[in-house]
Amino acid sequence: MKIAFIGGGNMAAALIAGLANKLTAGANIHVVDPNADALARLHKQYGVTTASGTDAVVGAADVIVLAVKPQSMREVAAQLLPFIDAVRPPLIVSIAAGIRGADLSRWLGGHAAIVRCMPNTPALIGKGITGMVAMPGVSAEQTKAADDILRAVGPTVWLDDESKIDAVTAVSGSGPAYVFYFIEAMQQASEEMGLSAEQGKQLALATFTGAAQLALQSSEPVSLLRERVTSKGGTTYAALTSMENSGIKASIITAMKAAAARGKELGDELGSA
Ligand SMILES: NC(=O)C1=CN([C@@H]2O[C@H](COP(=O)(O)OP(=O)(O)OC[C@H]3O[C@@H](n4cnc5c(N)ncnc54)[C@H](O)[C@@H]3O)[C@@H](O)[C@H]2O)C=CC1
Ligand SMILES: O=C(O)[C@@H]1CCC=N1
Repeated sequence: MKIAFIGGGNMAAALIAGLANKLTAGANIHVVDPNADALARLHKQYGVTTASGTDAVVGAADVIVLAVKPQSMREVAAQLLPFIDAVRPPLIVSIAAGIRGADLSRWLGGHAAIVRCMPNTPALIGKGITGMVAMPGVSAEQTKAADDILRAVGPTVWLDDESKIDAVTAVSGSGPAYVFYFIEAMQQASEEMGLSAEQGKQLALATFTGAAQLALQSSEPVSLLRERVTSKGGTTYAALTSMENSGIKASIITAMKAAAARGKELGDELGSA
């Protein structure tokens, strides 16, 4: 499979790390980005071919992954349009938050074979998860190709309705940042209570991965696992009571709804432009 990436930034690099020399040879991956340093890094690490602008290699790809900022999508679509082969139309995979399939299709002259995806950065170590939705013009073979690409970096979750991708963005697309934020807070508290930075990091990270693995392997609800840690009148009870009194759970729910709303807003703003 020949895959072209338009945009070789953070998320593209994470996907290429999972794909290159596994699903397809590095030499079958072509990356377009105006940033020469990003291209040199990707070429050195994975043997991908590179270009500073859209070229014939992109036009010959089976799958074109659009991995630029949502704000650049319209301009990128205009640059891409002359290179799209009308006889053998490629599958377009967009990973941009917000940008709707119908707008992308319009910007690409009515191109129908579009899959929208929302991956996340743990893809870099093969531990990503991706929400995906196919537009009506995508063939079964192309759906499988998109699934193969994203499954190279973790499980895929197919959605029946494009609007649900904003929720996926709020949960797992942006989610790694919430987890890092929580870990940062745990590390800071560890140091304020007299542990070294290294000890705080080790304890916080092992606790996060251990708790997540336990929840994954358990058939019981997460709330029950939480209750098992929480002795009445004990230390965990003191911490969770403090969190409840500060409205932390409500704040997290509000924050995630803000992320989903921003996804929809980006679609409205940039799609109508
Ligand atoms: N970073 C993340 O955790 C996730 C990001 N995404 C989506 O992935 C997309 C890219 O995000 P990041 O990788 O974080 O951004 P980034 O800023 O790291 O990468 C964007 C890249 O696009 C390049 N670029 C700009 N204009 C271009 C053009 N005309 N042609 C080719 N390349 C061009 C830039 O030089 C840059 O290297 C966004 O649409 C974002 O919504 C989706 C899921 C997770
Ligand atoms: O923050 C963003 O807009 C992108 C989409 C999900 C993660 N990063």
